[in-house]
Amino acid sequence: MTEAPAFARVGLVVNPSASAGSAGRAAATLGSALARHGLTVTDLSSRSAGGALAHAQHAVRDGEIDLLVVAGGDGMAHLGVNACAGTDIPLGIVALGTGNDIATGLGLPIHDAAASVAMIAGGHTRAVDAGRVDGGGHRPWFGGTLYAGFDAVVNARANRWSWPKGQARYNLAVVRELPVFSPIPYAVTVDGTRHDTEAMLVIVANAASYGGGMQVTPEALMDDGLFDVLILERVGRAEFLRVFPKVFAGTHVDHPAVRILRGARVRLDAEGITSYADGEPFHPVPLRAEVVPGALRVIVPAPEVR
Ligand SMILES: Nc1ncnc2c1ncn2[C@@H]1O[C@H](COP(=O)(O)OP(=O)(O)OP(=O)(O)O)[C@@H](O)[C@H]1O
Repeated sequence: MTEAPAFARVGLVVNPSASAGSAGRAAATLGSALARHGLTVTDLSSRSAGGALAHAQHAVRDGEIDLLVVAGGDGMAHLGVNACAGTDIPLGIVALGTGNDIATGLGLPIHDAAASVAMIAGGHTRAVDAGRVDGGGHRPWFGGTLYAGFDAVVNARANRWSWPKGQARYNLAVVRELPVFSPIPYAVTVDGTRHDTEAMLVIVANAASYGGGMQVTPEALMDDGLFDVLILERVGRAEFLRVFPKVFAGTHVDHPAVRILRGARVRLDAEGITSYADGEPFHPVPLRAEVVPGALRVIVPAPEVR
């Protein structure tokens, strides 16, 4: 279902470092492009991601904006989800990052700022689910995937490097991490049913892909009120390297070590691991995650007239 409300006041958050800096250059003209459509744009960007999130959350909470627009990769979409989910303020995503899995899952323009601006000016919105984590203290949201295994360790390793840029950094991190990684004992409880396993990774997915196009949970839908929970059981290193490339096409799902469960509430128990979500360091494990159906309104392309 789409609708076309009018948004007058837009908060804009740009990540100057996304996609190795090229997003910063493309984003520089975004504010004026949105203003040309008659929107009043307030720049909520900051030198740090934390500062930008605080600006965005204040603007949403204080009713200063009618729409939040974020420009960058999944990290910026994640920031936008954490400012807008559970509120009435819609989120516009200008996908300019290295990984744009949330935007891809929503069918948004990728690396096309002009098409993104036209989409935002069109003002069509769609309600989608968001994941929310509760481990005590604050309760952060995620829009795409939460993961807490080999993939999280690889993500952490890649984040510590400034070179190489883009996907090559993650590929190198996989090669470095695999020889030293040991499978992790987990208890994964999905809608009350507990699965004890020793696994390479566990992914709690709202969206179908992560890591810049890996179709980890190819059948995950962002509006079905459910997570797809992928468990990759213990496999040897050589076998892992055989299975791993299959995620780009989503054909890994038939492998005997892959299990995909579905549910609205997931409890994840393991020791010594911090989860990542949407490419960002997220929440220590143990944690509980729930789907909040329709928690987020996102701007989407206008429906095609047939
Ligand atoms: N000023 C800033 N505003 C927002 N995010 C920032 C800022 N400076 C650094 N970051 C960080 O940039 C990282 C990457 O952001 P994003 O996902 O939008 O781009 P990306 O190009 O897809 O990422 P990457 O190059 O890491 O794959 C995030 O982890 C975020 O914390």
